[in-house]
Amino acid sequence: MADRKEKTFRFVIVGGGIAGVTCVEQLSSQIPSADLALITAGPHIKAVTNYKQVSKTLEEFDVEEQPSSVLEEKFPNLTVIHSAVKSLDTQSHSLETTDGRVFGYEKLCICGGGRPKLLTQDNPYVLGIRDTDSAQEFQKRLSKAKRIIVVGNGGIALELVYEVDGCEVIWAVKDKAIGNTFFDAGAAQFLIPSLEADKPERAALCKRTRYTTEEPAPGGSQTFTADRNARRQGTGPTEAGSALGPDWHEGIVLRGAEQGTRRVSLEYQCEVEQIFTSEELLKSPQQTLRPENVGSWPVYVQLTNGKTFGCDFVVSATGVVPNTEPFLHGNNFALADDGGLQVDDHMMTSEPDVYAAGDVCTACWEHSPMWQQMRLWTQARQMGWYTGRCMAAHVLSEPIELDFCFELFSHITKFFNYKVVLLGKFNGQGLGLDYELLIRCTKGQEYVKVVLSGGRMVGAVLIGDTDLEETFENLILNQMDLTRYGEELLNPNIDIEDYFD
Ligand SMILES: Cc1cc2nc3c(=O)[nH]c(=O)nc-3n(C[C@H](O)[C@H](O)[C@H](O)COP(=O)(O)OP(=O)(O)OC[C@H]3O[C@@H](n4cnc5c(N)ncnc54)[C@H](O)[C@@H]3O)c2cc1C
Ligand SMILES: NC(=O)C1=CN([C@@H]2O[C@H](COP(=O)(O)OP(=O)(O)OC[C@H]3O[C@@H](n4cnc5c(N)ncnc54)[C@H](O)[C@@H]3O)[C@@H](O)[C@H]2O)C=CC1
Repeated sequence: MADRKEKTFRFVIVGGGIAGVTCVEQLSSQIPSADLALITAGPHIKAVTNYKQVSKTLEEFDVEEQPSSVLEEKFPNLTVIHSAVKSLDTQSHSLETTDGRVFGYEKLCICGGGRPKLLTQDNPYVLGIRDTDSAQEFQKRLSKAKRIIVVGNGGIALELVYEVDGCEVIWAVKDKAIGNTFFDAGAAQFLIPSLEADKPERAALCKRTRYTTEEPAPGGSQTFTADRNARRQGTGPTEAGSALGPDWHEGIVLRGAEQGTRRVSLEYQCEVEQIFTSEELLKSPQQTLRPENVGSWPVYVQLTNGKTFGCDFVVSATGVVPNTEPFLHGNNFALADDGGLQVDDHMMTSEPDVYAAGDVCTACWEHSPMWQQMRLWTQARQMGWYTGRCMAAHVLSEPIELDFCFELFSHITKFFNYKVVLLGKFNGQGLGLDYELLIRCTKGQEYVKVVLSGGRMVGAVLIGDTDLEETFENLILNQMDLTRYGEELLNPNIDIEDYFD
């Protein structure tokens, strides 16, 4: 490959997502004269716009798809190559693209992102959602669908079950409560009423220092519907009364074939056992469907709780796998258990002069006690930015220290139309049983959870407009001993900001 090099760039970045684009921007601003190339498979790049630093570590921004010319106009030394990398030879410092061209690099950063970890490959009835194309495909298929099955309990599933209208949704989760990647059973219970739109509920303040939640029995189910006249079904716990329905017209409109009705049925603590076509189902001796239902759906899903549901298609919202394949053959990359390229505290992989950032990599340095990696826009931006700085520092022989953004995990997002802020060890991750929780919950308004370890705040979940993020961030960062404040910490009648001034 080495002798076929069309050109050698000082820096090559692979991937036009948030991580790659931010890395390009940072490198270009650190070394404006450097000759650099961005190799990306798609025609567009992802740009961060309206960036706002909300507090020391919390940040908010929009993500926009833009033509790559915008980036080239901004950075005259940048060449954008629209092709996918087919192979990499780290020894000769060169890579080959699918259109047969070979490029050399002095320093390379791999920002190839991830792809949906599908329940099954090559089944036309199982969709994953990742990019604009897959989202459009989903929208198109949904417009003709009467029932879909959503499998998974993370970010995508939470968004979908809330947004999809005009189509019955069966939501299969393997846990005891919804949204396990982002919060616990208490927060799940706070959010669940949002699945039942248009039922006004009086806000009642309740302050709890511990929570207990009735958990659905294994394989239990719950049904939530936006239709006031619909019957409640199911064997799991039901929510007495429910919050005002969320604004369905905000954001993307995801509408099925049956206008006007929305129904989400939850199947807890189960996974997918098998996926059949109607013909396969008829031949299956274990099928548990009533005969009149067989054959009326194109695909059937048998769950581990013994139930089988027919549907128009299945959404596999079951996480991501790092896109490492084109880079591995013939090289000696150390991979993490989750399949990501291992990177050290300078974002360097185990191969010389090769860095990685964003969803494709796994942070393998010794983490700060309050930080963990999650595959999110925020971290893709932070890693891209920091990698750009590391690459520049290394060629300029300047020292560089791990950026402050890796001190504290922080994420702002929106679920079920509530603002959600996650800080530090928000679910007590890695703390074993060595922590206590303080919880304040106002039904339909806010859910505040604080994780304390040894009397110090180590994490928090803030749902709703709590306005507590900055104060809590400071309390986590300064590790003040909060023992003497006890439950007063969450007393809604105390202005906590004044308290700690
Ligand atoms: C539906 C959905 C909703 C999400 N919502 C949120 C959210 O609300 N908040 C949040 O923080 N995060 C969210 N995320 C996660 C977030 O989008 C990702 O963590 C982030 O975009 C990762 O950025 P990246 O640059 O590492 O990878 P990507 O954005 O995946 O970019 C990878 C790039 O690499 C290119 N590429 C891949 N392979 C090659 C190759 N061989 N050669 C050349 N180019 C290649 C691709 O074309 C692409 O341009 C969401 C994800 C999904 C799928
Ligand atoms: N608002 C936000 O911050 C959002 C973030 N995202 C991010 O986008 C990426 C993709 O999202 P998701 O696919 O939702 O991934 P995810 O990692 O958030 O959640 C995956 C879920 O699937 C479950 N799961 C895994 N394998 C399974 C199986 N075989 N059967 C049943 N369940 C299984 C896991 O327990 C987990 O609940 C993630 O990195 C996520 O963090 C996505 C949407 C919104």
